[in-house]
Amino acid sequence: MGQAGALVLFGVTGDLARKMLLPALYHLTADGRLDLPIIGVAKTDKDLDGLREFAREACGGPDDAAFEKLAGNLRLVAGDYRDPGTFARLRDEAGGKGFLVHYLAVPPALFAVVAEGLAGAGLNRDARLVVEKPFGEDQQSSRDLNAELLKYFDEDHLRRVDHFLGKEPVEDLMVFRFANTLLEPIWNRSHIRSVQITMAEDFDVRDRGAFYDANGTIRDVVQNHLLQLLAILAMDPPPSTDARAQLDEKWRVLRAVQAIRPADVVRGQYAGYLDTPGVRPGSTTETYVALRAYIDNWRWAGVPWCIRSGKALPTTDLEIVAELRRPPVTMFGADGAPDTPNLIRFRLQPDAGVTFDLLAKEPGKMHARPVPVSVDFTKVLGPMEAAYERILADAISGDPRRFARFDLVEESWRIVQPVLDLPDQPLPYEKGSWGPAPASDIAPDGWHEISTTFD
Ligand SMILES: NC(=O)C1=CN([C@@H]2O[C@H](COP(=O)(O)OP(=O)(O)OC[C@H]3O[C@@H](n4cnc5c(N)ncnc54)[C@H](OP(=O)(O)O)[C@@H]3O)[C@@H](O)[C@H]2O)C=CC1
Ligand SMILES: O=C1O[C@H](COP(=O)(O)O)[C@@H](O)[C@H](O)[C@H]1O
Repeated sequence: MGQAGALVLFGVTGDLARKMLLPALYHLTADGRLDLPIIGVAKTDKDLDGLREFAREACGGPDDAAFEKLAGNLRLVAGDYRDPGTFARLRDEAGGKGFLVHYLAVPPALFAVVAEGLAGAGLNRDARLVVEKPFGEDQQSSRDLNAELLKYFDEDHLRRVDHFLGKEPVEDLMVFRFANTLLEPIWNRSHIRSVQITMAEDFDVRDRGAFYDANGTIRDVVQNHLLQLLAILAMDPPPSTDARAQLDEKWRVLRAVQAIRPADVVRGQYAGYLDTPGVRPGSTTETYVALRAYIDNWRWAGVPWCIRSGKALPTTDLEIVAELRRPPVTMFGADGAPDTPNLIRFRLQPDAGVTFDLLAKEPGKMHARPVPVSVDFTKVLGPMEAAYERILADAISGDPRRFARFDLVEESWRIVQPVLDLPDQPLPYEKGSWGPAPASDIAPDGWHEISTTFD
């Protein structure tokens, strides 16, 4: 697929580079997995020393051989992406370095501009283009963007980042499902009553007001990250581990997901959001969403897949709870109450693992009470790699499996399209709460409490 001779990092002075990409490049260098020229391209008035200092601060101020190696590999081409001169200078800098990986950590409106500039300088030959999210803002604009990028880079040389696909706990879902045989016989509508996916964040939109206000929760995390999780959880077993087989199965299941109906959505906006710099007066952008999706296939027909996510919630957690159907006869309910259902919890963040909520006899009584049976993967198996390290390593090596294929992106936009830009004002909720009260009606009998810790 073309191992890179150099990484060209557009947006090297931006927020994502500072928070994620430069630290990931540092860790890859420290692990001995990265040693190649990294050419930063940005409008910046920094010089190369200034960029190295920026990178050092981004990496937490290290003063070691790994950072010196990374800093020694850094180059800078300063200039505007709308200026062909920038790409001419980039060509001079990149000349003779072999296959190029262009990583676009730039505002999405500039994805096509940069691709065109690269092509204008002949830098789309022997090269791969990696674009950050969001990929479009609805189904049509994603198609337009894709068509624009395909003018300059063919599909084999195009990568669309969804950093959730780089998370080890997300891959754990696939391994847990398909390496263990205990789940498969019950992993269908006959045994599963509902699946609940919660991505909660205890912080608000911080200094990303303008970005967030143009997007909202559905575009920011549901269309991409959370529908990718749904696809991994709901898909049929792929016939092999090759990237294409996995992507094909994910596409098949997304094709079967019904477009979401406005009646199956509750949107919220936390108190104080409208005072955030960059947020439009009277904005109807949601900072919280709870929704219900249905999959029209034999495995999942009639099972609600409930997804909720929001900013300024009580905790930062990513957890999936599959609720099993109750036994047909209640034998051990306390005071005649029905047995609580078995739950399978896939826990992705902050700690990765799995918990089965089983029922056991309450000592001294003849009724059952739920007991958690857990495995903390990090404790048992050791630490996991950071998502952006894997994304960058794959961008450089060319492995496509941790990127979003366009047909999946397109299906995801189709699924959320009817609930983008709903005109009504989202329901207010207090910061630190679990969102607006009517959101509890989205899940059958309300949302299960999420686990938060393994203790
Ligand atoms: N920030 C985040 O937490 C996340 C961001 N993303 C995605 O990553 C991408 C980048 O986001 P982010 O880092 O926040 O954006 P920023 O606005 O912080 O950074 C943009 C970068 O692009 C450069 N740039 C912008 N316009 C031009 C231009 N016309 N010519 C030359 N350089 C230009 C800037 O250079 P200079 O600084 O010199 O102006 C800067 O390096 C986006 O697609 C975003 O959606 C994805 C997930 C999370
Ligand atoms: O893409 C995004 O993801 C982050 C959450 O990612 P994580 O890896 O930190 O869990 C989210 O906060 C942000 O709004 C969104 O743009």
